[in-house]
Amino acid sequence: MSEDKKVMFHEMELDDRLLKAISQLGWPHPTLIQETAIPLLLEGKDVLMRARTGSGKTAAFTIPVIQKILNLKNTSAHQCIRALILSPSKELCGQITSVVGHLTLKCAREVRCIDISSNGDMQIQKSLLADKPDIVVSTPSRVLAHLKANNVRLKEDIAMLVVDEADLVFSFGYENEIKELLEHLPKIYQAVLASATLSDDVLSLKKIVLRNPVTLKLEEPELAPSTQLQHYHLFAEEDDKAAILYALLKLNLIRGKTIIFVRTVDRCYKLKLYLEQFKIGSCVLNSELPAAVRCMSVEQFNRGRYQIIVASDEKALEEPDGGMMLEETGKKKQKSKRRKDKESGVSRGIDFQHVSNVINFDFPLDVTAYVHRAGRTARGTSQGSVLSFVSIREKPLMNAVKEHLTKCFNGQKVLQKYSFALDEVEGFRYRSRDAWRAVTRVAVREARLSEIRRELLNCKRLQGYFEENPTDLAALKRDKALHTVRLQPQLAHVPEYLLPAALRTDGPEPEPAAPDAPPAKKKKQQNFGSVKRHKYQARQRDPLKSFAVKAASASPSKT
Ligand SMILES: Nc1ncnc2c1ncn2[C@@H]1O[C@H](COP(=O)(O)OP(=O)(O)OP(=O)(O)O)[C@@H](O)[C@H]1O
Repeated sequence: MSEDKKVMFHEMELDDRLLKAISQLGWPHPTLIQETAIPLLLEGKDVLMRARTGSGKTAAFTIPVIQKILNLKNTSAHQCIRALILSPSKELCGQITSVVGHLTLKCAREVRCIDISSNGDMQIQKSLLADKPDIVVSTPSRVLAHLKANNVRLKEDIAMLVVDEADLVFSFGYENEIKELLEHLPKIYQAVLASATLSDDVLSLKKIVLRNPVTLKLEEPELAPSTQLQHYHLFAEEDDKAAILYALLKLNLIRGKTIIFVRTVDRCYKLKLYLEQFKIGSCVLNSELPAAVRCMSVEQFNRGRYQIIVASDEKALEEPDGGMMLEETGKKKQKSKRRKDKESGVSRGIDFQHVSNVINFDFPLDVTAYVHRAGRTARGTSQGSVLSFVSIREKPLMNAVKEHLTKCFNGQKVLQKYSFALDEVEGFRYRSRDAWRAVTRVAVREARLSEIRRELLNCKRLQGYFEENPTDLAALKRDKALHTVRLQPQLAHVPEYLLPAALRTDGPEPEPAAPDAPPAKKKKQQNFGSVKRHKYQARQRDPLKSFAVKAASASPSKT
């Protein structure tokens, strides 16, 4: 569809209540995939939609699902489950349910949606299903468990089936569940597959689920264009990575919500404990945390309680829906398949909202992982930056990413070098080294243990056990960490002498700016106190575009 002929939501024959909800979400116009898929789905076509991560696929299928239910309700008063939306993990199911919730804000009585993906009580879910909500969101295994237990029947009424993150369905081991599930559906229904890639798995799923589908493979790069998403890299070894991160955060040169990616679960806690020493708060996200905690971390981050989330995309060893699938089916083979899955990082498909920066503290292990990490920012129509720290050992990985991005964007060199004069912030480096070393392996292990302990204490299922065994509860509560990292309140403050010369109140005049640095506003800056001044300076610039502590020595340069 051409740019000049952009279709607007109000031209799509959508119900007024839906249009009002969309306008409340602040979406000015449909994204490309929405513009293309919504009319086809409203026409009743089966659709396979492939569009890049963050391009708005969830609304591309939920808007027509809601609209079709509203249409059906105009012609029939029969209450039944009309749409089944499947997704491979609880987090993703929760996310879809939340989007449906926002879109049905003005018609919540007419269109009811429930999410049964959690491992909650089957009996409670059975009674919720007996109320015949219009939309059911679930993992394949959970809905199949209800079908097998005769808690629900879908044979007569289902009008739409959606499989989101279709490229993950097989790798999460759901192939047989999907096949079995289809036998519980009516002969005729409309089906949609949504995916960020067109892998072999998606093509196999397409054969099983769709009939005469329209395949929407949008001719767009897999990441947002460079006008929306900027990519930077800087070379640094371990100790320096930590010092640079500390300096960037403390000097407010990184602004807005930030996801910091590391390679392992241990490093998640290491970085969290490191930042904590400077009073920089963060929450963690990794595959070791139970799904409910992961959902809570993402929610707290999305609601703004934390500005920083430290995430590891180390492969999960548990099942995406909390091991339930294996308990139910006992299929060892599927478990090993899941373990080998390359793309099952916990952040995959998660809609972290309003993320301004992704920082690759550890460089991702392959191009696909880079794309998934980068796709957590610049979602929808927002702006974002990716800054990757690259050690010598990681350089070949970076070169592969660089080549890939250049190819994706027709020869445009999108991965730019981000120069940083670490010498200018020597004081930061000195403090950082001590703080980094203070986070010993024992401290990391205890942070992990304390997370598990907290989970046990909060676990509803264990409440009965603790009531019967109060001594165990007391022991668990007493069992405090022995080797925590010693917090030094003075580290939270950045004294004047640590600031780069150009940012000090009594510092020398900045040297002439580099050709591509923004013009300095000298007079205004001289009136600020030091802290206020460097904050002001930081706000003047896009940090990842123009970090210039000492303009001449530290300005970004294109490679
Ligand atoms: N029309 C729109 N205008 C502006 N923002 C939008 C629009 N549609 C969706 N968004 C926003 O874009 C973000 C990404 O949407 P969504 O999660 O549906 O992407 P996705 O394509 O499913 O990504 P992934 O493949 O990673 O799951 C969300 O925060 C959503 O609120």
